[in-house]
Amino acid sequence: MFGLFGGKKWQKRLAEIPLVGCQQGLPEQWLVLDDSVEPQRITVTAPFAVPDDWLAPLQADEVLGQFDWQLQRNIALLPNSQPELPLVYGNVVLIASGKGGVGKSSVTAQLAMALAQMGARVGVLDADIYGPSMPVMFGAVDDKPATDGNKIAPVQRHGVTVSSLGYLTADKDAAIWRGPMASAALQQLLRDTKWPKLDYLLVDMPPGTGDIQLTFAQKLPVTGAVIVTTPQTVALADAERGITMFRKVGVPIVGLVENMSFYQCSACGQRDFIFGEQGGVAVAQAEQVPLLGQWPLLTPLRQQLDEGLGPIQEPENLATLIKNTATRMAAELYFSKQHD
Ligand SMILES: Nc1ncnc2c1ncn2[C@@H]1O[C@H](COP(=O)(O)OP(=O)(O)OP(=O)(O)O)[C@@H](O)[C@H]1O
Repeated sequence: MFGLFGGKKWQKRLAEIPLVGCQQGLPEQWLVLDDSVEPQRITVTAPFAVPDDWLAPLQADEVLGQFDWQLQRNIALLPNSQPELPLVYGNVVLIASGKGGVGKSSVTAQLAMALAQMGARVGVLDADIYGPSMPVMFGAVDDKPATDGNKIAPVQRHGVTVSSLGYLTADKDAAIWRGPMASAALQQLLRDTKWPKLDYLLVDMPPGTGDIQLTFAQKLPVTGAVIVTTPQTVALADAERGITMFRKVGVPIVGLVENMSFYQCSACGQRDFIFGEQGGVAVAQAEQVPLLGQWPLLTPLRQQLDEGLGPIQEPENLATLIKNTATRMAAELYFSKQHD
């Protein structure tokens, strides 16, 4: 087929250059060769969200770079935990943490915006009853969702459709809700929001591993869950509890994000492991879940979110890290369903 370089040599080279999210190399069935043009063109159709420059390592390669690489996306709608329901919410990913304050909402908001930048249709359901922070993080505190018949028309910001308990209730009311009430309210918010057609719906879960989280994980149509943790021991124990809880109810763990992995001094560049070193990595290894990314503790990230300024652009290496984490998450979600 790939006469120019001899099929075997071409395939071997391709397997040697893994792309973000595709550790085993690109599956051959995603590739279509057009040798009626010069240079020969290979169109890659990715079944999950990938950035525009995803194929850059292939384009830069001495051998593979002689092809004209083209990228297409056709995001797959994957089966979820409620097979009898239509897949109307896209791929539903719960973003959860065992412990509060580890940056779960920050990770949700940045991943959602990164996926949207890759051309995916993305929604966020802010289910954090203890402190719904999406209106702030998306810079939409004063927006009020309109109602359309019995449905809530959600807010659109930074390319993402956002529905938040924060718009519907005063913080202090929601925080005193107990298990069944909270869970019923969250399910209603999901159902009563007039979502557009989505590829991904990220759910910012309330922190913890109690009844509310358990019921929600069981009642929602869930495709997978991402666990966010910081590297310190107390957070890790809670992260493990979260993983165990999801596994018990049959929700696949897509991966783990270690947040606040280290602080890097902007003056001298030295890294300080404030919350301990590599704790999330150890949990990911012990639990055999993919490590999707290690995010540093950085002032620009906090500022960007506190002021609702949108996807992070600077520093560039942080923007790349977030983009890679989002791609890995989308890829792991896709590949996990290939083994079901
Ligand atoms: N990597 C980071 N660098 C700098 N600041 C961060 C980082 N991650 C989170 N923050 C900041 O830490 C604070 C808490 O983060 P966030 O609200 O995302 O945590 P959470 O786990 O969702 O909290 P909760 O348990 O209350 O829901 C926020 O002000 C956020 O901007």
